[in-house]
Amino acid sequence: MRPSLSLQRFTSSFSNIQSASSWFEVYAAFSTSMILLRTAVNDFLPPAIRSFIISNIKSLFFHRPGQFSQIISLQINGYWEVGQKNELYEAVKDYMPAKICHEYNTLRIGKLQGKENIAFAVTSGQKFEDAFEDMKVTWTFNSVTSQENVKTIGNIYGNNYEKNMFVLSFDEKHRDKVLESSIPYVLNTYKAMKEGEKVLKIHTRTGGAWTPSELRHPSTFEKLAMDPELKQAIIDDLNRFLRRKEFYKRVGKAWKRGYLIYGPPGTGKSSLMAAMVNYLNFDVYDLQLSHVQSCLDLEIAVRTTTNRSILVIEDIDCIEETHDRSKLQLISQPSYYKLSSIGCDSQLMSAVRTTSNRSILVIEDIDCNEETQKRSTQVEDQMLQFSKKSVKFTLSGLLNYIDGLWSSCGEERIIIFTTNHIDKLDPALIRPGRMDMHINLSYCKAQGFKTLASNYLGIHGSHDHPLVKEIEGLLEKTEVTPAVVAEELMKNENADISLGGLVNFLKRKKMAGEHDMKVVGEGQEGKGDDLQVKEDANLPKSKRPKIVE
Ligand SMILES: Nc1ncnc2c1ncn2[C@@H]1O[C@H](COP(=O)(O)OP(=O)(O)OP(=O)(O)O)[C@@H](O)[C@H]1O
Repeated sequence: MRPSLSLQRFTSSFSNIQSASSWFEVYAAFSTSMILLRTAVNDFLPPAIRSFIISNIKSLFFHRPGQFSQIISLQINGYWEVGQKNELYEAVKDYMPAKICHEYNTLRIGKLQGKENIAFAVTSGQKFEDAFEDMKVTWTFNSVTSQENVKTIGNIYGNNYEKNMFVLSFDEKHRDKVLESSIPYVLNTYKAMKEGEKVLKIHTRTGGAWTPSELRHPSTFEKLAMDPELKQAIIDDLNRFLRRKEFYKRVGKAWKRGYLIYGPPGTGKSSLMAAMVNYLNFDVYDLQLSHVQSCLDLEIAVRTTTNRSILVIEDIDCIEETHDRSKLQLISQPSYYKLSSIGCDSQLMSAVRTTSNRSILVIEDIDCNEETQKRSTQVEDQMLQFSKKSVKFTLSGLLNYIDGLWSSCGEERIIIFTTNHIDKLDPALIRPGRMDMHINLSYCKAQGFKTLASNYLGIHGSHDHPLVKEIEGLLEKTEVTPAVVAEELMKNENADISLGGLVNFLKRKKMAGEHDMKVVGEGQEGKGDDLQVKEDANLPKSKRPKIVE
């Protein structure tokens, strides 16, 4: 085959350069031209245009379809700064193995305590190609082992955790897309995964810190025996609250909601609370006011709760600070103590110690001698110390944190107060606007009984059992809590026996009620003891005797 014309010319020109000196001349001329060209480019072209031309020439020679032109690497560490976990790291940590667990040969695998599913984790140096729409990115997991890195990173964060990191690499041209859509996508996927597997937690306060434990309360709105309209109103209120993030922002209100649930013991306050918790899927912080040491303690307790949580304060009437002050003064007048002669220091201390709360200490003729004056200062100090111990927190502290402090810390918060005695509470605590919704739970009536009969015996109305109608009639004339009805229904699995027992119980209760009314009419105090049902609503739940038959 004959070579082409151009190739013939090219080879003939090269055949003219025969000696080494000729080769050197060609090289010298080429180098000089290149130096001149470079100087001209540097002198006359602005840097931006220069780098544009260079990057285009580079991509002309080095770009291959499907390969990156310039790689960007984002480093995602476990901690952002000291003690501040990087949520993006957590997200990638869960997102990545979930995506690749079916494709990879090497994965760490385990079962975590309290979790139902098997956990996967990637091993160090592992790469994972991922695709978002039309772009490709690479995730790499690095567990830092070199002594140098361990030293620097470990020293900064003081935690081994930080030695691990993910690196996300992608083509420079995808920079905006990665930051605006891929990373939010990973975060959203992680949130959805967490919601799906979330085990609710109840936090209780011990030793000045919240301690979490698992919360598995079976109560749901469907299982609650209460007025159907009220139930629906609560569900609607919760739904409205959840979807109104933008609304709260627009009107400048903190995204929070307060509920006051009140009613006699056994009407389902705790059950309603648990139903709300399960409905919202929020963690619970159970605050026992009687354990709170001071206003500061209260503030810390509230500040250390998380977003999307419910702060629960049960039996709020059980602490004096929440009581109606006007009523308090009527029932407890302060006591007076008179300290006339002060002997030695220990006498002074024991005298002050043995005074009670809400008392007035009188020291007469304080100016009579120097010693007494000195002692009176000691008395003041002692009193101050003891009063500091006895004053835990004030009602104003409580109200402040409901309105101000609590509002300003975090979002999507709910607070629930419960009480058996709404009449005992300070009006300031229950005035309109303080709590967003007041929920009154009352005795079991026909509608409530329908739910309980369905829950406990699988009976759905009067067509299922002849005694249902009679029971509904009796309930309208007696005051029985859902807790008591539920107890009766649990006594036997046989519906005839169980419902028969409930009928007898309600008849006895009705008769006893009529008898009490008669006795009271004759000027004596009525006795509920005939009923063999004792409910002392004045005692806190823990101290109340169990309802007995
Ligand atoms: N409205 C209700 N619907 C369904 N079950 C209820 C209801 N009220 C009470 N019960 C049953 O009675 C038990 C006690 O109820 P719960 O503790 O919710 O009442 P409470 O009003 O919170 O009582 P307390 O004031 O004594 O704390 C529950 O475990 C539940 O089985």
